[in-house]
Amino acid sequence: MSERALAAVDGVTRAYGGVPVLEGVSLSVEAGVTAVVGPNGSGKSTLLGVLAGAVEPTDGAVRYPEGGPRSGSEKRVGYLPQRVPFRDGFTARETLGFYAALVDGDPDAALAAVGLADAADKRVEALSGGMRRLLGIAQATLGDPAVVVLDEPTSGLDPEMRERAFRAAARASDDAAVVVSSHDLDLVDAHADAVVVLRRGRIAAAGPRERLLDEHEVDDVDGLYRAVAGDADAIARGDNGGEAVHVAGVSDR
Ligand SMILES: Nc1ncnc2c1ncn2[C@@H]1O[C@H](COP(=O)(O)OP(=O)(O)OP(=O)(O)O)[C@@H](O)[C@H]1O
Repeated sequence: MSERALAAVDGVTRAYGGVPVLEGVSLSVEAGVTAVVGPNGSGKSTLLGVLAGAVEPTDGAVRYPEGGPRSGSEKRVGYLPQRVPFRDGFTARETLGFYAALVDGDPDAALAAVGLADAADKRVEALSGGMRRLLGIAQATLGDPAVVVLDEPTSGLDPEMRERAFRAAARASDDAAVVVSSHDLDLVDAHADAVVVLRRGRIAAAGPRERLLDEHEVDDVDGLYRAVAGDADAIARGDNGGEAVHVAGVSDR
């Protein structure tokens, strides 16, 4: 693991009912935006859950060199799961205020960072699905955690909101490792410093985005995805699968 890694998964396998959905995945992430892409069911949410400390690996481990999610009172890992169960009856500001009090964060700054300042006094049940997603991103980044894990932050958002969600993720990534799963390959292209392509629970490719595009002789992440996620032979050959893959962040741009 590199000295700059903020989180690392080592040889992680996760199985449900004896069926592995992640197999021998090793990865370390640094400051910057790391996008995890792959077909439906390839294990993205499971990997992000492991990174966030919310999913227990069946085998292997996740490590946080600067302290894990439960180290003292400081929040080290922020997590936006695929479904966020915000409680009805509270406004956006009150909702964030609850989390902010736990981690000494600023709810108004967090709302402004995702473009929700004008919606601060709206009750969460009155927010659109997209706005709830943005509120979830604000919640995950409260308290400036070193690792921010966002599971499909753009799902259900219109194009403008998608862009806004990725901008918010990028803004949080100066000192933090922001790990984002997404099917929006054009936004991944525009905002990700590093890319991880998962296929059938294994890493098909991982590394700084520019380097991967060069190595695979493709123009964009869509081309990379087609080259490695659509190529069954890549997995059969074990390209990167199971090996320790170091994912560099902004410092390698
Ligand atoms: N709690 C669970 N119990 C049983 N199987 C599960 C559970 N969570 C995930 N799986 C299975 O693990 C596999 C990977 O799921 P995961 O949600 O990690 O994939 P994904 O790449 O995030 O998919 P999507 O793009 O559709 O969100 C799927 O086959 C899924 O059905």
